[in-house]
Amino acid sequence: MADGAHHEKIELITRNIRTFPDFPVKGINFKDVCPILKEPSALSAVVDLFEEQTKQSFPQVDIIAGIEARGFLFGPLLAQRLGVGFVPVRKKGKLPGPTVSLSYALEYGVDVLEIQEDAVTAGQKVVLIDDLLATGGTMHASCKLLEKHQAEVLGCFVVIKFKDLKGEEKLHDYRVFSLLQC
Ligand SMILES: O=P(O)(O)OC[C@H]1O[C@H](OP(=O)(O)OP(=O)(O)O)[C@H](O)[C@@H]1O
Ligand SMILES: Nc1ncnc2[nH]cnc12
Repeated sequence: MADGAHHEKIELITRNIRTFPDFPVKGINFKDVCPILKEPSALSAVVDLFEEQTKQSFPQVDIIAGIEARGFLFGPLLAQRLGVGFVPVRKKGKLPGPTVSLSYALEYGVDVLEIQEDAVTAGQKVVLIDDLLATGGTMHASCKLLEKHQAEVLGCFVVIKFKDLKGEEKLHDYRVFSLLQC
């Protein structure tokens, strides 16, 4: 993609993200990606840029894994574009059948993530998708969960990365790509 087109897409995405101070608790500057979903050109821009990055860096990808809940908004669209499958990484108790779980720390709280036992097979190459990287706890736990299944994590994609929260440091073993940094 030409630099100009790339820049325009980033601008479009940036214009369609809202910030809500003190949500859901005081001190959190909540980044809301809902406007992206309301604006088809912005949603296409996200998927275009993720698709380009995947094709450039990880053409061997087998599966896209999306992290609940907002990784589900972008992950299936990317998977469909690439012609590969999508699997959900969910909060505890939502997935039927045998699952494997891992607990992790949030920017505000603690939670447990699960994946179905048959979601990936040994050796499959996975790209993980979420809307946002804050402390990196969610993404890190998701990587570890997939590795428990002997899947190989090729990379981690997010729309927004918080630079100050050092999520990328926690993910130093992984290749992280963010469309926007704030
Ligand atoms: O880098 P971290 O500090 O782990 O934070 C990032 C995670 O937090 C948010 O999800 P949240 O846990 O609020 O869940 P939701 O999308 O289901 O509302 C966000 O969508 C990421 O998944
Ligand atoms: N500041 C933030 N905005 C939106 N989602 C988040 N998840 C963790 N921190 C967040």
